[in-house]
Amino acid sequence: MRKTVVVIGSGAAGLFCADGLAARGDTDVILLEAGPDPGTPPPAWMRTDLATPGEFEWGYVDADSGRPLLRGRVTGGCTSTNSAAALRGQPWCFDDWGVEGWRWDDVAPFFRALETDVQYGDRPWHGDSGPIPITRLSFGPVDTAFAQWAADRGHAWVDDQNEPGVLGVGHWPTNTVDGNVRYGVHEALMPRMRPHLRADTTAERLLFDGDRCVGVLTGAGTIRADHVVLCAGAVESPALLLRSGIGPAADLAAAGIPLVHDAPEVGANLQDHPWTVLQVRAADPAAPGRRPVNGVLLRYEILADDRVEVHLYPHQAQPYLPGEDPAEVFLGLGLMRAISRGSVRLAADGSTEVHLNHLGDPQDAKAFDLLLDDAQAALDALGDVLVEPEDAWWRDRSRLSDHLESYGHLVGTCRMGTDAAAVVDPALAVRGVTGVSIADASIMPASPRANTMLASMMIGLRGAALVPLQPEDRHATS
Ligand SMILES: Cc1cc2nc3c(=O)[nH]c(=O)nc-3n(C[C@H](O)[C@H](O)[C@H](O)COP(=O)(O)OP(=O)(O)OC[C@H]3O[C@@H](n4cnc5c(N)ncnc54)[C@H](O)[C@@H]3O)c2cc1C
Repeated sequence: MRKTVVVIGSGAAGLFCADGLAARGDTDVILLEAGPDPGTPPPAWMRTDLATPGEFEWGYVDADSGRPLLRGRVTGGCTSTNSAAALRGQPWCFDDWGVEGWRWDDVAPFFRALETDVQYGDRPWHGDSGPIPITRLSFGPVDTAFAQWAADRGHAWVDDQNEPGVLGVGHWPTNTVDGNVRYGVHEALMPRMRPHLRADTTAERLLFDGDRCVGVLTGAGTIRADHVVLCAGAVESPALLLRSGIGPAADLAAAGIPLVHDAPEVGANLQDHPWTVLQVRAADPAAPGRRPVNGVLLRYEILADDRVEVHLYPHQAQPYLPGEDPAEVFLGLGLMRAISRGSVRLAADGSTEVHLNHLGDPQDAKAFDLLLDDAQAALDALGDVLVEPEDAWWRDRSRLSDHLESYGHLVGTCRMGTDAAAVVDPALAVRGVTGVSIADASIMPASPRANTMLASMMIGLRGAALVPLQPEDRHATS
């Protein structure tokens, strides 16, 4: 008998998961997306970085700092609003998860399957026939000067930043085509997934008969389902579980939500990569020209004992936002291995509250301080290329908290593991109930030391094969 599976969320993971489930052939797949479908071909804003109109955002803020927290609310999710940096984590990121079946050797085939690497598709660690194109963009003068500075500091030159285990300076890998046009899951998979899509349809909560999930309540009514897969991302997947009665019992009682299953870690363990930008100017406004986004990336371990990896790179807005000053450049700084943990909770009014807790741990604060030292050293050495403003905030470190932002890499809020406290088991089944899986960034036990889109796609692709659809399949209970 055919089964109905509802996939909630059409982002990096959701589109790969829904596509894989539909390909299994024995299943009717319904793909719910809270945001709109801008269509094919995508509109101009969707083809470029930094240009997302506000109506395609969820409008979250970090509850602690009050700063905006960008999350795409549109087909493609955050991949339709992000910077198209297509970097994998290091092998040890996945090995350190310590979850059987999710070590690097297990997940590497899925990273290969999702991509076509334009330059290095013939190398054994790459794919040459997947739906996401990966390419490296050419250097402009600022990139070249920055790469030379990094080499002078002793950093290795890296041809392919996605070669397992490499560290050093080299071209950013990007999921772009035609020089600098974003090509993510919307572009790659929406054309064939459109018949399954219900756009502008927000899942409000899951419906249960005892401990079995039987469907989804949406703003447009109830959808019955044999199985539901949450791919709503690291903020909305835990929020949906909480609204559905799966979460810390005391919190749910306080919010007046009937308990389905006491799961203390739902919404806990939030990780992100703290990020800031140093706003400088190109000494020669013509120098950066129409340089593509993120031409050069330096990644290295700033606290080697703990493999605390960081990103340092110049970035330029002008090619993507035609109205911007072409001389405007920033230096991006990302802490790619943070210890601090935040959370996703329900506020008293039932809305979703995100606490990032960036640099909450002293080790993270120390690493970021060292990173600012290195960024300052770069600016000092590149003075004939990049000009600092007179009132550069980063010369007074006490001002960092006003400039600390999210790199956009939220993960961990529905942690996968084999222990009883884990929210999902290694087959992605939500523990303590049946009929619900999660396949998105929220299941990562720890963030990879890289931008998180490719890892999220990997989870979606992998999840499609793991979701149990046979009548006798019973998900693990606690
Ligand atoms: C500003 C920004 C820049 C970034 N830049 C990069 C980058 O350059 N490179 C990189 O690798 N990573 C980047 N990331 C991170 C990357 O995009 C995410 O890690 C990845 O998209 C997460 O995938 P996901 O499927 O878990 O969630 P998403 O891609 O966020 O998808 C979740 C989807 O679910 C939908 N949804 C949520 N709740 C509901 C609901 N209740 N009902 C129906 N639908 C719902 C959302 O609207 C969304 O479409 C960036 C993120 C941001 C925010």
